[in-house]
Amino acid sequence: MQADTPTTLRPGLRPRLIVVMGVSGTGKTTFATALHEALGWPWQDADPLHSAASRAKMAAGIALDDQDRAGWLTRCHDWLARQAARGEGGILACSALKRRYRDRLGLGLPAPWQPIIIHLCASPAQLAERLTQRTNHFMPASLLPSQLATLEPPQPDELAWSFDATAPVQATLTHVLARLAALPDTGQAGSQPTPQQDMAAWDIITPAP
Ligand SMILES: Nc1ncnc2c1ncn2[C@@H]1O[C@H](COP(=O)(O)OP(=O)(O)O)[C@@H](O)[C@H]1O
Ligand SMILES: O=C(O)[C@H](O)[C@@H](O)[C@H](O)[C@H](O)COP(=O)(O)O
Repeated sequence: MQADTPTTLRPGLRPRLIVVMGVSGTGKTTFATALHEALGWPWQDADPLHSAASRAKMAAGIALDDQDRAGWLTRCHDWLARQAARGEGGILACSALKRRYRDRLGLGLPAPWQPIIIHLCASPAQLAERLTQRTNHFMPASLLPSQLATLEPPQPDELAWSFDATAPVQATLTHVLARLAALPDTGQAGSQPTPQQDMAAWDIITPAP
């Protein structure tokens, strides 16, 4: 989609790393693409970074475990690290279901490049409906319960914003761009944005359409 983003927001935004997280079907790919189109920062879907064996496992309806995800998280981390080293910023659409997975993604990155987490949330019923309708994807709807059971939502000390994944993409995009513009500049080494900014970790933002 082509995002209708006020161009005035872009010059003030220094490149950052963003991880769009959530269980299958929350709209990570959709939203990461929209962010990429609005900001111009490169984006990467984490799905192709899974091993062929992991993709086959999920396609067969078997949930991944920590061991399956270890190499994948390393590849996701390495993509983020590369984008930081290039100074380009980057947007990663990655389920990042557990706290330690998200910590792995940011491991060793300098403070100004610690990823901002955008967590997309929806009810199990809404997600089940979406996944049942999505036909061109290896991930079966039958894995939704295990995804939800594995999910550890962001905690207060994480730099994370949670959004209602059923809000229109454009509304969430506008909200996220405004939040990014309001972040303190963390260009100097040692300074870091405040986790959660002005909200509790469990607050879910529902942007007005
Ligand atoms: N904000 C939204 N409102 C309605 N449908 C959406 C929204 N975001 C994504 N979708 C739809 O939900 C389905 C899953 O989206 P997708 O981006 O593939 O999710 P994920 O990458 O998290 O699995 C797709 O059919 C997509 O078009
Ligand atoms: O760690 C996992 O179990 C996977 O990353 C999983 O969370 C992800 O959902 C699938 O890769 C399907 O991809 P979509 O999230 O795009 O449906």
